[in-house]
Amino acid sequence: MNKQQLFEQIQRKKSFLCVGLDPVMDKLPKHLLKYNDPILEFNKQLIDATHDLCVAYKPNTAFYETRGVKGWDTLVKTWAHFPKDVFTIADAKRGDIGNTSAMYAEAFFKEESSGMSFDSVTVAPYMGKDSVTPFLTYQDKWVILLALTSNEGSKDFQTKQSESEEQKLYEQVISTSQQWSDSNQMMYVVGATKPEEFQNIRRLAPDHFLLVPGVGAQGGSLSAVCEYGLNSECGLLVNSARSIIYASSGEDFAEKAREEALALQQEMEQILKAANLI
Ligand SMILES: O=C(O)c1cc(=O)[nH]c(=O)n1[C@@H]1O[C@H](COP(=O)(O)O)[C@@H](O)[C@H]1O
Repeated sequence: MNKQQLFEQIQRKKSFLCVGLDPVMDKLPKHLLKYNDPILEFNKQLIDATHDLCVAYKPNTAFYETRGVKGWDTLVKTWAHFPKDVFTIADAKRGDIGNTSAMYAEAFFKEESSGMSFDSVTVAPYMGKDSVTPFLTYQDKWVILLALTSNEGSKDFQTKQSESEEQKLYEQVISTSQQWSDSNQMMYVVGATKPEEFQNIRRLAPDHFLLVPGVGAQGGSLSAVCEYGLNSECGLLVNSARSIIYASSGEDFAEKAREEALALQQEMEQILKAANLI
């Protein structure tokens, strides 16, 4: 999906919600345990209940890899269940020397090889240009580069600035990576827990989409993110996982997940209207 198509989906659905699919076996509703693949059933019912309210899904691969071959199979089958009109994010946080990154890119982008073709993959910038560019060789596929993450440890490196540098490390990531590709193929991860940084980030990357996790369980505020985060094509994908997928642990889990997603979608609709984007 390209940038214009993504913005069209946002306008059509009046939503910039990304639902995180991070399933843990112990937290699944008990009635799903009778299925051959309970996590796949969980994901399918969540997708069926929310796909008209969100524009993206983001399975974090850790939640699948932990179950070995079975988990990877669940990920492939979950990918196959995504409707065609949603933007899909493999949250794998990859990045390695060039020839290895090329294999990671093939794993997430090339259906003939792996059975999956996500629209995007999250990539760590630490190893630099040649670790990122192999992901950029696929048309209409995106790199979502970690810039300023939502966790406490983001201050250990990302907000550090050495005396000889004009920018903090995360600012350098945003500035330097714009030499590798543009806003048609690259997004940045910026945590919702850092709303005070959005004005600065928009100064560095006015046109890019930002993937913003941290609304919901991590306490980030949607309105605070949008104050400076929105741009003329919306420019935001706001992710929420636990607050939606675990809204209920009973038989009504999909219904309750829909209610949570609907509440966020309705707030997003108001924000998009106020910004004259719909
Ligand atoms: O890349 C991410 O999606 C990500 C970056 C970040 O800075 N913080 C962050 O929580 N995430 C992911 O967002 C998901 C957490 O969503 P919640 O359950 O809503 O907190 C997990 O998959 C995290 O790996």
